[in-house]
Amino acid sequence: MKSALTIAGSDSSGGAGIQADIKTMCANHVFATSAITALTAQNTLGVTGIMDVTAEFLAKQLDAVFTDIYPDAVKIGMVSSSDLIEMIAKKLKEYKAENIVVDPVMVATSGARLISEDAIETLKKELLPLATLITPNIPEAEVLSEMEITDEASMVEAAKKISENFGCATLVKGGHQINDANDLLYSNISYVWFKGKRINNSNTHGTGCTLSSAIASNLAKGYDLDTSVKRAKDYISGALGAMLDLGKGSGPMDHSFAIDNEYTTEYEE
Ligand SMILES: Nc1ncnc2c1ncn2[C@@H]1O[C@H](COP(=O)(O)OP(=O)(O)OP(=O)(O)O)[C@@H](O)[C@H]1O
Ligand SMILES: Cc1ncc(COP(=O)(O)O)c(N)n1
Repeated sequence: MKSALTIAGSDSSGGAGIQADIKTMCANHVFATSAITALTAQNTLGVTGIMDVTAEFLAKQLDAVFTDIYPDAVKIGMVSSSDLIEMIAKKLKEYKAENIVVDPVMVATSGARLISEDAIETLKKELLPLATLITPNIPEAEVLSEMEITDEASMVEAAKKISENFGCATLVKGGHQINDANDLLYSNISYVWFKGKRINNSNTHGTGCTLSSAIASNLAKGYDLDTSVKRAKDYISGALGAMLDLGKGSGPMDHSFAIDNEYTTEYEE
């Protein structure tokens, strides 16, 4: 069985972070291992506390996983401080990790800031150059490309800039668009649109975590990047389309029906 490692924060409400990653990997038939960067106290309404682990303890978790169940892919989510980012970069290099998907988590759907300002600079310098794929949403892509995104043409321009700057593929996610949910993959100087029908479900807590973990799962299974993104987009559409409605705010998705829903995403080159 293939395995994927998630390096991310814990979400006590189970919709995002490590919990979403493990559910996604399991539903995609990949064994999930984890290294936790922080505990968060949060629910569907917001984040009420964050407690980071130390860089030394994160290193211990990474050593334990890499020396035993070596991952076929790695997904990185919430990492709030520079010293944790530096430790992850050091360990990924030490263990020659492959198929690295970085979701540059900056702000939760509920509005809480999940990364410090100086850590964004460390992320750009140390971690993004190691990535196979970066998966920013539109506000994150604006920060990484240092440009405003207002339409599909500027999504392409920003993705190209990010890919060139960090030497990796970039998927700019369109969940923050008004009418569509179209994601743009830029890799090897060409791009593909993954056209998704917008699902009328306001329970989108953890969509970014879920998508990046589904991509990592598919890379772990040996699919190429385009196919991994397409299968992940089908998965997220299935999880959203199951229309789970839990909690008082933006609730989590249903992973148990995500694959059964059999959504199909259109490709457009
Ligand atoms: N209402 C929706 N209908 C269909 N797909 C959606 C919807 N909302 C988000 N998505 C999809 O979910 C994935 C995550 O996109 P999004 O832009 O929401 O990321 P994000 O903001 O990082 O997520 P998060 O909510 O975890 O912060 C993308 O594939 C996007 O197209
Ligand atoms: C531990 C953790 N990691 C990531 C997110 C982002 O997910 P979302 O933007 O859907 O809240 C989160 N809320 N919590």
